[in-house]
Amino acid sequence: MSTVSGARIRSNRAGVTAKAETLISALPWLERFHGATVVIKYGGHAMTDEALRHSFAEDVVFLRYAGLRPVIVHGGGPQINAALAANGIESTFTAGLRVTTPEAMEVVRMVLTGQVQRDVVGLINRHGPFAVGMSGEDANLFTAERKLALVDGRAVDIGQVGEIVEVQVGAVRALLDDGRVPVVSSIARGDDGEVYNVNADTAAAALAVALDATKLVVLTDVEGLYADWPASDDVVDSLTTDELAALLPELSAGMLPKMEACLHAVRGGVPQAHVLDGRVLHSLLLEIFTDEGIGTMVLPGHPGGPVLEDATWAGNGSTV
Ligand SMILES: Nc1ncnc2c1ncn2[C@@H]1O[C@H](COP(=O)(O)OP(=O)(O)O)[C@@H](O)[C@H]1O
Ligand SMILES: CC(=O)N[C@@H](CCC(=O)OP(=O)(O)O)C(=O)O
Repeated sequence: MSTVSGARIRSNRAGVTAKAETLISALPWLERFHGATVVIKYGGHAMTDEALRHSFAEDVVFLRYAGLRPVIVHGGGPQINAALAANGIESTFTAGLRVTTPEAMEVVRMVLTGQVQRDVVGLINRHGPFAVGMSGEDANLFTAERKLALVDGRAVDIGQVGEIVEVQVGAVRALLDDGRVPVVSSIARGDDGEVYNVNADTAAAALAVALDATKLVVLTDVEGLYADWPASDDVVDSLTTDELAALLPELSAGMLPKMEACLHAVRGGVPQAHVLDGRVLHSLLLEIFTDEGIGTMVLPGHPGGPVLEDATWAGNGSTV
């Protein structure tokens, strides 16, 4: 046998060993998260690049085959913006929430449940036949009341924007027990007969609390929470709920509902919430199965301490 072919065999062996080591290094996490429910918020900005969309879908299917119970709550802000613009409907945001007129609500509902949710379901099912779409209206998953935004201490009307007051998780649990991956749109019904537009970060947190999830993961288009945005891009590695609560009044734009969602999820009993960079290939797998330490992690301020009393998160106790 020649030296050249011998060298090739040796280097292949080294490659195979490295692959086996990579697989084995995931063992502690596979043990820890087997059977765990993980709620993943898939942001509208994280779903624009084709390679990243497939990497997301592969990660979700991988999690499912690895024995976790992933639940997706999808966003669609940029897709709604495009549809509103195409229909000549103006749109503005107040405190990170879309001011939603009845005319805009029709477009929001159509885009989220009829377009984005279908896309996400189709994407996942190309890699494994698990995804089933649901609107928050289905089986009364989300019940909401009209939400007012706080601007400089004043309550401001922002239209048909909902604050979730009840979560009935029966249908989601049934899908999970059947081995499915629920893909949920953040639309809610109201007892008043209205349909409400709920921020998808907020909806994901309410669902994570109601499902007693092990983790909430929020995928977005930045590396995590920037400490001094936009002046610097230093990412906050981890912070407690108490530290986050103190920081909230300083946060702006899209990060405000995201970090509020992480705060409420962890205060509502979810052990960890993460904001991850959806622009990194396989960021979900890296977060769950390695100690890469990507993104920003929120942990309880007082482990074992009291849970925040907040009517918005009543979903915690009102499960079916
Ligand atoms: N402190 C901050 N750290 C990181 N991003 C911030 C911060 N404050 C505001 N942002 C903005 O929030 C955006 C993420 O929110 P959003 O656009 O709603 O994303 P998504 O569609 O993923 O929900 C970032 O792209 C960034 O422009
Ligand atoms: C009330 C409110 O703001 N609702 C959001 C719902 C979609 C969403 O949250 O999408 P992203 O996660 O991609 O931002 C909206 O209308 O844009």
